[in-house]
Amino acid sequence: MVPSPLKEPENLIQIRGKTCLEAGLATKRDRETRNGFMLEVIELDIPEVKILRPKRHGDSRGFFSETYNKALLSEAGIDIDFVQDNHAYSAEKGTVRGLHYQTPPFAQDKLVRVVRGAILDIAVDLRQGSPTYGKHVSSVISAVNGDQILVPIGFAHGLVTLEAHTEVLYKVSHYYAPEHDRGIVWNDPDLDIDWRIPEADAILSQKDQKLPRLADAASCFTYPEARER
Ligand SMILES: Cc1cn([C@H]2C[C@H](O)[C@@H](COP(=O)(O)OP(=O)(O)O[C@H]3O[C@@H](C)C(=O)[C@@H](O)[C@H]3O)O2)c(=O)[nH]c1=O
Repeated sequence: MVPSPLKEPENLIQIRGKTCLEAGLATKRDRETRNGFMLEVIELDIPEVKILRPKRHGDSRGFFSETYNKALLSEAGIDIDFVQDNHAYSAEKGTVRGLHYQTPPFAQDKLVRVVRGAILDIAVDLRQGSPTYGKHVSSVISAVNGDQILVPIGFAHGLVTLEAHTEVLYKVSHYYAPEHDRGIVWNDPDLDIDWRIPEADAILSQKDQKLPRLADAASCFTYPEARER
């Protein structure tokens, strides 16, 4: 079934913060768009983590959407040089991937979207000195709502699939560097993340089951400047 472009995003009430318009950041191209925004940018409770909501042009066939437009992101103050696209398919509902990050100088910004199914996406603040260190934000990202989540350098990233046969696409700003691949265990009690599934139902890779708790992980990001390039 083609997702309806007219349906309200499922996670609207979870999203807090200001849209570009409310923040007075509406761009020239935003204003020129007859039917509203080409791209809405919404800050979550940790404002460096953002929801990007590209416009869906609906018609009788379905919809058309620019899922990535470098100039529009730049106008919204997001200047990231993405170098790799990833595609992850999860067969089962309750598949947990995370919480992952790469250490500097291979740290990655991630721009995540879903083309089939749905996920709860999680970003954990790893920046030493940050007022929200160890805290997290989450948002439902789905094929239906078309939202994207920007998880910047300095955050661990994880997700749980809310439906079977979920496909996640994401852009990253640095190449995969397995020797710099790190993680925090998904169910670290200090993080207190509501994954929306019973712990016993979670499906994890062997690697992810053995990750350390945040308190035992070496810190490698500082606040406010987490990025290294
Ligand atoms: C992440 C990655 C993995 N791989 C390989 C390594 C391995 O053989 C296989 C599966 O890797 P992983 O188990 O690490 O895949 P996965 O658990 O899906 O890891 C991903 O999780 C999400 C939450 C992220 O944020 C990503 O950055 C990434 O860490 O794919 C690449 O070739 N390139 C890549 O960029």
